[in-house]
Amino acid sequence: MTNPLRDPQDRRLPRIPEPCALVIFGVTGDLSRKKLIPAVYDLANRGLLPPGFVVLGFARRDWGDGDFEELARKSAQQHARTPWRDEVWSRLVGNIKFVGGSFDDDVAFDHLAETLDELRATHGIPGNAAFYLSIPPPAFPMVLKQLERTGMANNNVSGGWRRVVVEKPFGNDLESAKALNDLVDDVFTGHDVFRIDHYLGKETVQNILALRFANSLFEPVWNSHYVDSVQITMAEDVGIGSRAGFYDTAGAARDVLQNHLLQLLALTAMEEPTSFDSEEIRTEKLKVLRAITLPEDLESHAIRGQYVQGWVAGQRADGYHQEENVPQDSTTETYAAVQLNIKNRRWAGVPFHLRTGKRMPRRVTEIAVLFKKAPHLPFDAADVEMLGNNQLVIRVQPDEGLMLKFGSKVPGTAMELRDIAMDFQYGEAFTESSPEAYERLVLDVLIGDKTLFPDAAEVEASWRVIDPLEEFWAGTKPHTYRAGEWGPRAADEMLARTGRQWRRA
Ligand SMILES: NC(=O)C1=CN([C@@H]2O[C@H](COP(=O)(O)OP(=O)(O)OC[C@H]3O[C@@H](n4cnc5c(N)ncnc54)[C@H](OP(=O)(O)O)[C@@H]3O)[C@@H](O)[C@H]2O)C=CC1
Ligand SMILES: O=C1O[C@H](COP(=O)(O)O)[C@@H](O)[C@H](O)[C@H]1O
Repeated sequence: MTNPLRDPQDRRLPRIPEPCALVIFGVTGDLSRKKLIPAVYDLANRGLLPPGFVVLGFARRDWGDGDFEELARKSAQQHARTPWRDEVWSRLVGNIKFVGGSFDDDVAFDHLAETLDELRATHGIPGNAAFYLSIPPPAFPMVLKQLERTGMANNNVSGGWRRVVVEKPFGNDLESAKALNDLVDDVFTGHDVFRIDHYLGKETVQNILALRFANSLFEPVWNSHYVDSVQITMAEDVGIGSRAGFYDTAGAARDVLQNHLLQLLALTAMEEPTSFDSEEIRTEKLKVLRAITLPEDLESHAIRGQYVQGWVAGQRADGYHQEENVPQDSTTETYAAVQLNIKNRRWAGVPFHLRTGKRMPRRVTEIAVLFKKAPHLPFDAADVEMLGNNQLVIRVQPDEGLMLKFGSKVPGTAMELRDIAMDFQYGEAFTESSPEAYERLVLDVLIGDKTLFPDAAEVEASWRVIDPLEEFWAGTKPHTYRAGEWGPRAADEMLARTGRQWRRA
């Protein structure tokens, strides 16, 4: 399996997929317009798509290819990361096709299968196709069954590879995730199933492994002897937008804690893999996910909140109950903070504090490793007071980079101490631009590289962490916080009880 990190020779070579088709279900939706179509354009712009590459959009519209081309052009112009180039677009536009229909429409799926077959002849695609399920999660089973019924999922029938990309959330608890895993592995072969967690496609997230395992500096102190605690924050300033239908049935824990935040935790806490082979990395992540335990006293260690009206960045912001299509009595959380423990020798006794929220003061995702204070400090008590914990902060977004915080002498005649920060910023250190997460992940799907995709066991291990939390919260009301605040007071108290506080992210 191709892996750019495994062989330095590989890394320098552009990875170009074999001729293939990308079929996007739900192509008119938010994700497709903002991320997937722009990702395809960016790949084309960077010369990373094979000759004869085709995008087939499927949605319930009475549309021809021209209407779809128009939607695709607008999405690429609005959301692509690379500059607009007419020549790139005119190459791509000849290879954009549309099939209209609903997911329960057999005729439409038969037509889709025929279209794929025809493309083999017209575009020289040897039966290779990836099916991207950018659709509401309840529709996953129906579309999978249609792919099975029509034979589109079958490698042998098509004579090329057939892959499926399943968006998150993968199930809404352990039981439903298992059922979906069974179904998807039944329709496709396990090897051809790509479960998306787009955080793994972010450059800074991939850098966690480089930081930890390409250096000798950090690993010796990366354990309970030196680390006091780890804080993982994913804060968003936005609300739920027009996604109430999905969000109100999910909430913050199912939406992002189960996937993005636990994956960040796994990469931060895992042991060194024996190689950068995708299986080896996933084995190590899985060991961590399975070693996670929840504190017994969930009342004090699992806090959820819901925003009420407030101000974000100087703008008045509605409360969750005022958002479009949210029921007035909704008790869905838009904020969650939990303490997790990891039962292994490296991390015993080190709390991992995870928090996420919508309508927080600003958008920031970071992993902060907070080190224990030195066992002895030969300075005046007043000076020592000025020092916090040493911190290593991996800034996932925005302002991607790393920050190391440590104590230093203030210039002058006295031994006065103060915390200072050493900053590394991607934008300053590298001239290369990072691909957007979905660009990287779509390319990996077309190449067949599964390194950045969680497997069934990881998904299930993550639900084993979330299910007891959901059970504990069921029937309770979330705490409230004002839009523009860093979550409810109870989340601050959770840390304050042990003399800690949330880092000002
Ligand atoms: N949007 C985001 O930021 C993120 C989304 N995701 C996941 O991606 C997936 C898609 O999300 P998103 O794009 O936001 O969802 P949207 O609701 O915006 O889009 C859903 C798409 O599915 C189509 N669709 C729905 N029902 C049917 C049906 N019965 N037959 C045919 N087409 C149908 C819709 O078509 P129509 O226009 O006709 O309704 C639309 O194209 C979800 O699994 C979501 O959880 C994951 C991370 C982030
Ligand atoms: O998966 C999701 O992620 C987005 C945030 O993604 P980011 O890359 O902008 O950090 C979040 O808004 C959404 O609720 C969730 O489904």
